[in-house]
Amino acid sequence: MPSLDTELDTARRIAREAGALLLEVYATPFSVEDKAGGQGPVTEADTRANALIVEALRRAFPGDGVVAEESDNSAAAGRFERCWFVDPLDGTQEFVNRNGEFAIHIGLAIGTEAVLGVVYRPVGDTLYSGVVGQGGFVEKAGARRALRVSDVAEPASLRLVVSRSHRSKLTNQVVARLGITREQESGSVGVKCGLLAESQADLYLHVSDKSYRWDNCAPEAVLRSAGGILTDLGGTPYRYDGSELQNLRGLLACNAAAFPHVQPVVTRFAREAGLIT
Ligand SMILES: Nc1ncnc2c1ncn2[C@@H]1O[C@H](COP(=O)(O)O)[C@@H](OP(=O)(O)O)[C@H]1O
Ligand SMILES: [Mg+2]
Repeated sequence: MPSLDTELDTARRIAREAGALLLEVYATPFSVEDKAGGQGPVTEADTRANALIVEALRRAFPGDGVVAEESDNSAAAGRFERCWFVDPLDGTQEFVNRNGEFAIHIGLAIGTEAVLGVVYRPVGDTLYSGVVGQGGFVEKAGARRALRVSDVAEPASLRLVVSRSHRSKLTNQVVARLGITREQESGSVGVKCGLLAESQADLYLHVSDKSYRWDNCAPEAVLRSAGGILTDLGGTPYRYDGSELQNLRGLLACNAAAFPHVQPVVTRFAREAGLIT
């Protein structure tokens, strides 16, 4: 793996700039619209942060592809060896609900793999960043700590984190089968993977076909830099080569120690529910 120091510094700087923009809008009585196709709410914060991040990435890395949630992505993916995946505001529902659980995702994929990720949560000023194989860090209000997932392997001892706004029946079934008793809710795929990467949670399930690669690219890189694993509900890693943008088979994020115990159970329930074949 080549050094990605420039990419990491640039993505971190852009994420902080976009974070300031999100907070500016957050402080106003912004209006909310519904996206076409039942894709949830969208605000001027989503579109303005999208424009800021895409323009800054294109300027810094003109040879790279950029796929972003609020952009027209029909031409971008699949044509570049290196491609950025951007979610300018992950957890828009939480932004609208004003509970602070939203984040900016800037991830870089090389070939088929997510390799670098920045997840920035502006409320609380928490920045997760990492490069797969080279480690990651969390910075909160000036203090910096290395990321490392937990080593809890016993399924009944796992701390689950799930969506605040998109809970599913299948998650309840897995929780009952594994005997999980500790769980917390949080908005944003990136914030949830960040909690795993800093060992504040051990397992995260997203049971729907309604997320996209910009939801998981940066979170996956951060999580893997901390020793964690992110796959579809069948236990297969997603590819970031542009052949598919929608995460049709849900998300399973876990520490490495528990993954072999959890994945077969999750996969069985997901198969029975028809979410995967
Ligand atoms: N009905 C639904 N069920 C599950 N996930 C959904 C959904 N609608 C949207 N999502 C996806 O889940 C992401 C994070 O959700 P959560 O915060 O609940 O974990 C959302 O990101 P965006 O907020 O960027 O659209 C969106 O991609
Ligand atoms: Mg999102």
